[in-house]
Amino acid sequence: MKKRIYIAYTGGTIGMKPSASGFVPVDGYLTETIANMPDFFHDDMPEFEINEYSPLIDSANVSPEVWQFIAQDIQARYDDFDGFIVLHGTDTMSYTASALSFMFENLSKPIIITGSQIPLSQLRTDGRINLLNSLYIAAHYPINEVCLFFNNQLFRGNRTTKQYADGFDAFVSPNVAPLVEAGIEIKKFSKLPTVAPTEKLEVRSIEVQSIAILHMFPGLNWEVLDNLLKSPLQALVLLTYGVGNAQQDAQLLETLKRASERGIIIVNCSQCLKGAVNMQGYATGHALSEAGVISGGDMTTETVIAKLYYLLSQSLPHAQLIELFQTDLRGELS
Ligand SMILES: NC(=O)C[C@H](N)C(=O)O
Repeated sequence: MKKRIYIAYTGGTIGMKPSASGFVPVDGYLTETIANMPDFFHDDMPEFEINEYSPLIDSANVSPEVWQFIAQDIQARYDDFDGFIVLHGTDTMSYTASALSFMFENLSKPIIITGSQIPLSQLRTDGRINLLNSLYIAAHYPINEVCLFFNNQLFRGNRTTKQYADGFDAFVSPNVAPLVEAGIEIKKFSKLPTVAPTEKLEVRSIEVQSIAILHMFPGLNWEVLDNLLKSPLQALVLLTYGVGNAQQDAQLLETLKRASERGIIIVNCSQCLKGAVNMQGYATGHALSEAGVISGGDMTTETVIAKLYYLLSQSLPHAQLIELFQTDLRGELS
């Protein structure tokens, strides 16, 4: 029996068409392009159904409402398919992969997000290989988590970040090895989490929350932070140096302390791509933890944002939220 895969097509370059103002998503174009590519109907391929969203969007326009729509769409068809593919633009693909990973609890089927840097209809497209492999892996490797497939690698979705604006190896998973590599053979790198959970699938909702990111740099004027904290913020992510260090400045530390006492969650995330925050490593990091700042560990910035959205949407008591934020929920934190 052939496996059945559901494709939720949200937009992105993969289905775009060249126009006078650059690539644009066009209704029906991707479905028509696939219908004319015999590889997708090879005997070894699973059956698939494409649901083209309306409107198709460039992923720069993705929002928590879109995540909610995708999650509910997959949930409604969960029992009818063996696996799910989300066709998505690359620009915010890691945010969506992270958000979906938190929204789906007790997942027993694969959800693979993919897209391309060149549209599927173009000669040198990477979309063909990305979508073919995603379909094949979703059908033959029932990995029960939200993954991202790009340039012959399958990653844990919430560990990825877009690293290359215009290269084919657009994604990297800096702190966790890829789950699978599609070479001459499909190579499994880690013990794949294919054990189905005993509990029933739950889909948690995510609503828009008031979150800001502040990227530290030498000479940053603290008035900028003061003004940011005057807005109705629920969480602030500090992008700090190295293992989580920031200027040891009395004004900064006092401002952060007052904000965290007011209930604003302040997260320490490193500007470095690889490695983890350790606020006990240097006095400059320790001072932040004394001011109430919590560690983002080795989570990507995309995952920190998605996890904050997710936890803030669950109406949890403040202390529980802080504890869950620093707990590994979906393999996002070492
Ligand atoms: N390669 C891509 O898909 C980029 C596009 N701007 C998007 O994110 O929708």
